[in-house]
Amino acid sequence: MTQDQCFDFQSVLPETEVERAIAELRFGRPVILRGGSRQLATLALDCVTPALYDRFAHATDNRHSLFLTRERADRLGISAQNGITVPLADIGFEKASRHAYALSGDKPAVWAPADPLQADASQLARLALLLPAMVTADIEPGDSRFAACLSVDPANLRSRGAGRQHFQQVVRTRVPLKQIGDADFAVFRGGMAQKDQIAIIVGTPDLTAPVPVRIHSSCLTGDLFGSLKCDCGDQLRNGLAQLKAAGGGVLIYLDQEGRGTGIGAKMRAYGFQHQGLDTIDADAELGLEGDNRRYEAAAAMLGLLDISRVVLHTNNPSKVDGLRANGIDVTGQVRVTGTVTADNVNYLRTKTLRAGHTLELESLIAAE
Ligand SMILES: Nc1nc2c(ncn2[C@@H]2O[C@H](COP(=O)(O)OP(=O)(O)OP(=O)(O)O)[C@@H](O)[C@H]2O)c(=O)[nH]1
Ligand SMILES: [Zn+2]
Repeated sequence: MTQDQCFDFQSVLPETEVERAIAELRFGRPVILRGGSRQLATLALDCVTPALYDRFAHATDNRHSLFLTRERADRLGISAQNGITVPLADIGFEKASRHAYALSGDKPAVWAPADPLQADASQLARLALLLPAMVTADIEPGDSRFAACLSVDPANLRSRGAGRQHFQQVVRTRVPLKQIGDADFAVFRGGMAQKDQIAIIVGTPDLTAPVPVRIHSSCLTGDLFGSLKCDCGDQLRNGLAQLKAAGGGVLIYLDQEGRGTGIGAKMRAYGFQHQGLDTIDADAELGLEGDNRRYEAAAAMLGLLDISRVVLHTNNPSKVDGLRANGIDVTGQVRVTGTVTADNVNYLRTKTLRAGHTLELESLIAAE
């Protein structure tokens, strides 16, 4: 984003339009998607109260429908590549919610393949860290009942605008860490919602050689509270220790709770896991894909630290691919393990068997 674009107060940048739409959706207000001659009003069911649901039904003369993703449709026993749409005229809030999120939910009696504009609406919900079940309705251009609603061009959802890649270092300062010693915390601001993300520089890495780097996705439960359901807290601390042992490196701590689904979705998924589902099926039950993380921010932050070649400390092949796709040369990979427990063994097994992580789980179990 150039300074000129920042100082243009007469037009709205594509990424700003999307940011505003996210805020409206999270507030439980309809957003209009402009699709050629069509206008699609949409609400994220995740943010809807029964009263709001009824008001939307009234404002759309009961012509509203429910969009469910391919993953959710699949869990309901319906195969549909681009998701499905369910007419809601005779369906109240409770039943719609059961179609959208309930474990072993009711298969809808009537459905049709979804159209691309509805899938775009669910993309907006994903960016907003909301579940991708959408209440949608085609409305007439100029319908006064939606006059105060924000509209968004769906092309702006797909474009990774320059502004979204734009990060700036805000501050870098020393923090002494238990067992690690002095580390520098560099704070970067940018990306979606101009959030603050951090890089922790351990020791003094040699920038002329590939730099040891760990990209760690935030896990509030594991990193902070010592949850036994995953090994994230161990991996965070072991990862830092590995960087120190390697003579210095960088840990990028990304705001990607729940593999990019958000803490709300992760806790809902935990509820399903308590009923016996594995992590991937639990996410699919909520309409989510296996992994929702992106690595543009990590690559941008590494770039600002003058790092273009890295040895990545991870077991996750999609992190390697994600960094490479964003121009970082990954010259090697080092495993980062935690402790296997009765509570996290299924989580680790799913990572190995269904997400291709390079974990030698059986030897880890034997080592315990
Ligand atoms: N959706 C979902 N996310 C989870 C669950 N358990 C942990 N997570 C998230 O999974 C992510 C794990 O992050 P990382 O440890 O950086 O990544 P990883 O994919 O395990 O790969 P490496 O640790 O680098 O090998 C965090 O964002 C956690 O919040 C779960 O049951 N469901
Ligand atoms: Zn975790």
